[in-house]
Amino acid sequence: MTYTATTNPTGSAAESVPDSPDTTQADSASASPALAPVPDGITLAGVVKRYGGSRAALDVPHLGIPAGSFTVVVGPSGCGKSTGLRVIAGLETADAGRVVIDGADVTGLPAGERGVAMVFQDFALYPQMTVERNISFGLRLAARHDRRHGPSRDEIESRVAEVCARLGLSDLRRRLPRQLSGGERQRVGLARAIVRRPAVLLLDEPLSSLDAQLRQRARAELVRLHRELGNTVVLVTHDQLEALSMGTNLVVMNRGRVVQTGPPEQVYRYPADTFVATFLGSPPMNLHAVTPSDPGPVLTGPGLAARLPEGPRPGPVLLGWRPADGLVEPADGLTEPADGPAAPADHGVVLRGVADVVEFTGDGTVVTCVSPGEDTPWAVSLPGRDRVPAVGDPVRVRVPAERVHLFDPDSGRRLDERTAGAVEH
Ligand SMILES: Nc1ncnc2c1ncn2[C@@H]1O[C@H](COP(=O)(O)OP(=O)(O)OP(=O)(O)O)[C@@H](O)[C@H]1O
Repeated sequence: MTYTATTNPTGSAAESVPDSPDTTQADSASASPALAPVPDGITLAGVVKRYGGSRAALDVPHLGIPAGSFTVVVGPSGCGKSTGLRVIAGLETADAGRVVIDGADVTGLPAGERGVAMVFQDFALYPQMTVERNISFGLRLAARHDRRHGPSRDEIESRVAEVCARLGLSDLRRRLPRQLSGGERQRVGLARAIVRRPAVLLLDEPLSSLDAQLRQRARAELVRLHRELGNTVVLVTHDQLEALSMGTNLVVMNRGRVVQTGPPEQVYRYPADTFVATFLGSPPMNLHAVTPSDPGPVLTGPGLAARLPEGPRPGPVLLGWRPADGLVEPADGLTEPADGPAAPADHGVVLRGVADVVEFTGDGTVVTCVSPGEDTPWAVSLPGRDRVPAVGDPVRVRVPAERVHLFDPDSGRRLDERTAGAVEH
C-alpha cells in the first residue's frame, strides 16, 4: 500500500519564511507527515502548456504514473520535463487538461493543497535557518498545526538525525546555507523533502550539483527510501544513467511530448523509435541505412551485410545495434570485396571498417570506426582487457540477430512489435 501526506489546506506559515516562494508552497504542501492511502498514482489527461512559442512546452494527451512507482522522466534539455513536474505540483497552471492525484482532480487546487513535496534544482533553502532547522521546518510546522497527531519534538530530532546521517550532513547541522557548497545545499534540499516521508515526492534534477561519489550515494539513498516508504516518486533528469538505474518506470520525453514509457530495461531493449534508441545508451545506438538484396533475405549497406530471421523486406530500413552488442572478430587476411563484407551464413550482421578513434573508458574501450562509402562512423564497445585495435587497423564486427533493431527510415518508428509501454506519436 502507498500513502499520501495529508495536506495542510491553509498553508499558513507558523514561522516566517522569506526569500523562498517556491519552498513555501512546497513545504506547506506536505507540512503534516500524517499518511493516508493513495490508490491511483498520478494521471495527466490532455495537458497542454504554452509559454507563447509556436510549439507547446508540454503536450501530453495521457500519462499515468503508477502509485508506488519510482518514475524517472528523462529527455533532452528544454523538452518539457520541469514544466511537467511543476504542472503536477501546481506551481505552473496548464492551459488545458487535468491533473489527477490519488483519484482526485487537483487541476484547480493550489500547490499547498495537492499533497506533494517537491525538491528543486536550485535547492530553495531558507537562508537564515541552519541546516538542521531547514530540514526540520516542515515537521515543526506540522507539529504546530496538529499538536495531538503531529510529530513530537523527540521524533523530529530523531528523524532529522537519521536523514542527516543518511545524506552525510551530520557535521553540517549548525551551518547556514551560505556556509555550504552547492552539493551540500542540494543534499539539504533533498533531506528537507524526504524527512517528511511524503507520499508523492517530486524531484527536479536533485542530484545535478553532486560530485560522482556523492551522486552515487544519494542515488542509492533515494532508491532505498522509496523501497522503505513505498511512496510515489517522480524524478526529472537528463542523465541517462540516473534514468536507467534508479526508476521502476521510465518516461522518455522529446519536444514537449511523451515518446515512450515502461520499465527502464524494456525501454532500453526495445526503443519505440530512433529518438529513444539514440538518446538512451552511451555511446548511442549505431544506425545504418540498409536495403534488401535482390534476391533473398539479405540487407546490405556500406560496409555491412545482414541476414535476419524476419525474412525479406520490401524496401530500405534503418538497422540499429548497440555498441556493447557488437563482437569484434579478427579482421586480418580477410578477402572481402572493398564495398563490404559478404553476407553471413547464419543469422546476424557483419560490419567491416577501420578503427578511427580508440577511447579507454576504465571498464573497457570504445572503438569508433568508419566504413568505406559511409559518412557516419559507428562505435563498438570492448569490455575489460579484450584485445584492442589500434587506430588505422581493420575491424570486423558481428552482431547477433536478436540484438538488431529495425526502424522505418521515414517515421523512425520501430518495425517490430516488441516495444514496451505506451508510445505516442
Ligand atoms: N517561464 C517560462 N517562460 C517561457 N518559456 C519557458 C518558461 N519555462 C520554460 N520555458 C520553455 O519551455 C520549454 C520546456 O522547458 P522545461 O524547463 O520544462 O524543459 P526541461 O526539459 O526541464 O529542460 P532542462 O533539462 O534544460 O531543465 C523550453 O523551451 C523552455 O525554454
